[in-house]
Amino acid sequence: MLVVLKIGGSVISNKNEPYSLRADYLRKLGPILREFVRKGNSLVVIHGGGSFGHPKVKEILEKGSDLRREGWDVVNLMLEMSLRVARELGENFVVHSSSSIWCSSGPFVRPILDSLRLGWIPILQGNVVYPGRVLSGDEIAVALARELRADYLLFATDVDGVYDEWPQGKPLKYVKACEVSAKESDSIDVTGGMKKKLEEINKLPPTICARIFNGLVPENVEKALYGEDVGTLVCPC
Ligand SMILES: Nc1ncnc2c1ncn2[C@@H]1O[C@H](COP(=O)(O)OP(=O)(O)OP(=O)(O)O)[C@@H](O)[C@H]1O
Ligand SMILES: C=C(C)CCOP(=O)(O)O
Repeated sequence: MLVVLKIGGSVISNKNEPYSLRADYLRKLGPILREFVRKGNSLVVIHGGGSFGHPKVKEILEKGSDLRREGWDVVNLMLEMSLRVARELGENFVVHSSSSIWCSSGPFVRPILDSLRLGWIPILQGNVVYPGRVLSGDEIAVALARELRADYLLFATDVDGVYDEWPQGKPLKYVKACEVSAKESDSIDVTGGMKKKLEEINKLPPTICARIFNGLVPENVEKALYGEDVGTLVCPC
């Protein structure tokens, strides 16, 4: 079984407090992910910008600069975030730079496959890529799920799934990506929140669906990894 898991920045950091990593959460999550791989499965983890990437990009744009000039600062910050995430998750996790594997045609997957062959767990991150644009972890997750022919594509985020109406509605069990009108995130966010996730999921081939669920509860991540019904199953239209 090969699973691509995008862990939202809203899960591993507090998006309302700059540069805040949820270390305790990651220490609980590490053994769950490791055990999944120990059982003979393959796992690729992508994390979002959370309270690191999003405020940094906003700061650069608000002072009138742009990511062609100052994107390097975001790249290095996101790699620092990934290294901290990897350290808290523990053994076997290895950081790959999304900026280094992303080509104009999509991801160059060879280095990721090599890590998987060694039984390691690659970590990538939403980041700035050439020629100076923000590449969301959501886009990376969808592209990798397609390229690696993943069995499951999972999005752990800070809400119980896709709501029929945000915020006053309720989470849906199943939805087609083009049949619900999602909005952006309520926190500082430069990539488009749930709306962006659904747009990206809609680019999947018809054979792959994605699951969006509340990853703040580590047990939910475990359930989703083993194919249990948590959150919302989202299929392309
Ligand atoms: N219909 C909807 N259902 C659920 N959440 C929605 C909906 N519309 C908008 N949202 C917002 O989208 C947010 C989730 O997207 P967001 O991009 O913040 O998550 P993430 O991927 O976990 O974080 P990051 O972008 O930092 O990786 C929710 O917290 C909520 O504020
Ligand atoms: C803001 C940056 C640098 C990455 C955004 O990735 P996302 O949080 O997955 O959308």
